[in-house]
Amino acid sequence: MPNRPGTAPTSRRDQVTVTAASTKTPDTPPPPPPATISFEGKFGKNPLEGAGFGAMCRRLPSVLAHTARKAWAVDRAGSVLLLVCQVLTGVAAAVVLASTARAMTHVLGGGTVSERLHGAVPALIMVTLAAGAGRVCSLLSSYADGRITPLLTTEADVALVSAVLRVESSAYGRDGFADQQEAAEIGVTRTRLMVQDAQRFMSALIRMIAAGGVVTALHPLMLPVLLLAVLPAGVGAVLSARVDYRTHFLNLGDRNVRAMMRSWATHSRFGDEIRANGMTGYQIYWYQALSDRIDRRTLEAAPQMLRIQSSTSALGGFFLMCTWATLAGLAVTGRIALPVAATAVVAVQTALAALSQVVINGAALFHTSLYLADMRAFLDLARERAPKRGELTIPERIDEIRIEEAVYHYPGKEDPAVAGVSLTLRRGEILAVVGANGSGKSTLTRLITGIVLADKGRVLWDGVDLADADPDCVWSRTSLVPQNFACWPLRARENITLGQPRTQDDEPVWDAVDAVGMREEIERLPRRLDTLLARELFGGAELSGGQWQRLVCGRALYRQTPLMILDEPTSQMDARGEHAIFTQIKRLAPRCVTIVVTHQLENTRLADRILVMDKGRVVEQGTYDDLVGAGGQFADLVALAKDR
Ligand SMILES: Nc1ncnc2c1ncn2[C@@H]1O[C@H](COP(=O)(O)OP(=O)(O)OP(=O)(O)O)[C@@H](O)[C@H]1O
Repeated sequence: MPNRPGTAPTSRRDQVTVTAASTKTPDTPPPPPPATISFEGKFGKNPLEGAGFGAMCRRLPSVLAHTARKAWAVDRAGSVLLLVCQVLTGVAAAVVLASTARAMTHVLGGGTVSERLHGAVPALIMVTLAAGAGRVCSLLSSYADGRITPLLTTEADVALVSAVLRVESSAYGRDGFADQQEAAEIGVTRTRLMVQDAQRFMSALIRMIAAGGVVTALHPLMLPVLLLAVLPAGVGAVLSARVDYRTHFLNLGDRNVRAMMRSWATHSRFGDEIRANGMTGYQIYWYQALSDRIDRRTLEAAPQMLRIQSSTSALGGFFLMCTWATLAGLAVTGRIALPVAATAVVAVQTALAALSQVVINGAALFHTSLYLADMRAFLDLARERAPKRGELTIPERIDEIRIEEAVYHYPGKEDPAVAGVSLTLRRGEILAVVGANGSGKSTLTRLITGIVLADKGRVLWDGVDLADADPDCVWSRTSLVPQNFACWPLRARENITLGQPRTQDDEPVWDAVDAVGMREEIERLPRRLDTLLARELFGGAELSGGQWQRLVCGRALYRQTPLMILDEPTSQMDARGEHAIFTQIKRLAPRCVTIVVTHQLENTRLADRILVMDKGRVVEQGTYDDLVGAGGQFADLVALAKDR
């Protein structure tokens, strides 16, 4: 039984971790179980819903064609090799069977034993050669698969990462986007099975056609009986694939949130927060509880699988008996000669093995195709969500940024984060934005940089509406120090240039390092600018929180763009660091539009204008002295800051 919020967890493991996590008083409530997340029916559609056996079989040709197209695109020589080997494997199988029939005719025919064996030798040599050739072809097929599959997997992986990086930022907030991304991630890992499944299916199909041809040539009644014998196994494999995929579909949401939590919980950066807040027990309990829930769904599917497999195996066994009985009947009633009957036994065995492989690999291919369909659906979604803006370019120098009645709603939110802001910013001006948490300061900066586009109103850079401008061009003209910045596991140099060097030498990089007072620290690193800034990686080094923040400000100074936005840029810095940053902001100000979002009201003194925001609106604006004198919200905040 799943635990409901507010009820005590019931499993033995839950009880152990609950005790470990909360032993303060008998009244302490138990930790709540992880929230239930349902992917199905809400944001995604299970492609198996309503799909019958026939629909699944009809899907196979398109999956094979898709696989062939993809393989051809990444490795033509490998694809040709694979195809040739497949055909040769089938030819070899047919030659083996035909030669076996000829050998049998001699072995079971008239004459002395020596004469009969002698007569059979050429056919037996043919059997050996054809079997050897078949084996070599099969090895070469595996080699071709080994060449194609890594390329296909990488291609799918890169396509997914690029698609996510290229969507409009607002897409991340859309319901179901993260779940569909998780489903697509599984599609990427399944890509490695795509060629293997297709190759095995095709090779079994070709062997089956060869063996089926020989069996039919021996007696036309044998083929339908044979088909009946393997059909139940095919139905069983497809039904099992459906059950398995359904379980996967139900678990998608939970697996997504578990993966997110896992990466946070096990990242060394957050280790202190977890330990010093006594969260270790809860983290383990939470992870275990969510894993148990996922396992429970998986286990629920096991009896269904057993039922499907046992009933289809029993039916298959019954039909197989019928096959052998038919063969025996044909031989006993003299409708086929004894050597033919003996050949038929070998042919039936081969055809049966090939048929089973066809249905099993066909079901596997179908199964893989479900995951690949998820991946394709996500790539389509990402394509739909890619920026569809104009292609206007922005000049390297900007004199004016104008915001006209801009309104922005986050998806799913009732109230706008920015509710009709109009503003004009000029080159050389420093604007400070202040206001309560959640008043819309960061969202306003996102609108100004065009990271999100206004739902209503416009943002114009020197008269160019950002909705009509090429976003890459806009973002090549911006530098942003975000509130929550990433500490990239890259070398110190790339952490400043972000992989976009301005010159061949390091001079501008060192200038940025000097500007934020980090030279001494970088020179002390084992490989100076070449040091990898990731303590977890061998040879890597780590910076303190404030040093990271200085480096991130160094990035913005390095870029030298006509718009510079700093969102709480000095929140972790010591006084010297803060002083260095604001000195640099003032130095660079004449060349650009500068926006500083801050809660440190003293820092707003350097601004030419201060904007006070409340509930998405600008409620006051002016210089520091004007606003303090006006006795409004800003003056209240300044008074509060001094009242310690
Ligand atoms: N990615 C997001 N998705 C949905 N809502 C968001 C998102 N980011 C912000 N919001 C909401 O938009 C509103 C404005 O947030 P914003 O981050 O702009 O405020 P802020 O003034 O910068 O706050 P703070 O001082 O805490 O940084 C808030 O109500 C917030 O909950």
